[in-house]
Amino acid sequence: MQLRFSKMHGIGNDFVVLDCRRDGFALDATQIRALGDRRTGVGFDQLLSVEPARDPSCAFYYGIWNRDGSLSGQCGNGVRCVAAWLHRAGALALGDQVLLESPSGPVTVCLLATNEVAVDMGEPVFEPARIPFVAEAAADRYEIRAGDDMLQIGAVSMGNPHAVVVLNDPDDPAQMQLGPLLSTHERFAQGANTGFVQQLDRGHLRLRVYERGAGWTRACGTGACAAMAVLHQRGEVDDRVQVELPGGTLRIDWTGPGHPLWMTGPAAFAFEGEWTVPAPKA
Ligand SMILES: N[C@H](CCC[C@H](N)C(=O)O)C(=O)O
Repeated sequence: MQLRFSKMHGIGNDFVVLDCRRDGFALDATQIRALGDRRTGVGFDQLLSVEPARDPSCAFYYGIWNRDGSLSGQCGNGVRCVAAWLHRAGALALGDQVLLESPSGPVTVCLLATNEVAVDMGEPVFEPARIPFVAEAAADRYEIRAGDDMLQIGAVSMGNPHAVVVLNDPDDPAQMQLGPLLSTHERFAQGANTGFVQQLDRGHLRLRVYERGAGWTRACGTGACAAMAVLHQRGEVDDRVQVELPGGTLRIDWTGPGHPLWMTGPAAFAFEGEWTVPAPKA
């Protein structure tokens, strides 16, 4: 079987996008991993499906899978790519604001230009049980055991779980071990995407993210939202922050609790292709 796909990226966080508007999504975890293999398949950080909405108030649904075949609830760079993909498909006009349905609920997207998208990512969730993260009460810092050391982290959900670690030295080699360690830490029952953030000033952050199910990425949209939200909650950043990631920069706007958080950034097409779905093993 041949499967047509679009390869896209949001500042280097890369995606395979499948048009599942007519026939739905039908790949199993083994096939997703095969498609995600960068040598024998196509390769992606996340696979995105565009499907009919289940919620009648939304225009379309998008599904999200990591390279290892696991599910995710949200993808910030991915939703911008879905919006640009829908625009190219004639289903979303420039300047339109529409609701798209993610696995974790509706988000509003606004196409500012063919390759620039703003997204209302909803309100950051700090309540531990809803991240989910094991803690007695919500706090803006938690002490957590990482190997032999104790570490301070922030924890937040943007529709998916995030751990945020403030680092003074962006090249601190400790993050190489801490990324995988925190992403599978027992206090995050569903794992976590782990961001290492350096604060340049009240409006500029530098961030690297080790993603749950995908490893180190050039960028993570929800990770940028999470880093901004955690530092905003601590009173350390202003309401508008530029987040520099290895692959480029995102703008995050948030005025605080009770308000949605907006993420703005680019979305790009790389190429179109056709992948041969491997036959199931007998
Ligand atoms: N790259 C995505 C996040 C993927 C999150 C995924 N790794 C998870 O398991 O939640 C972003 O731009 O927000």
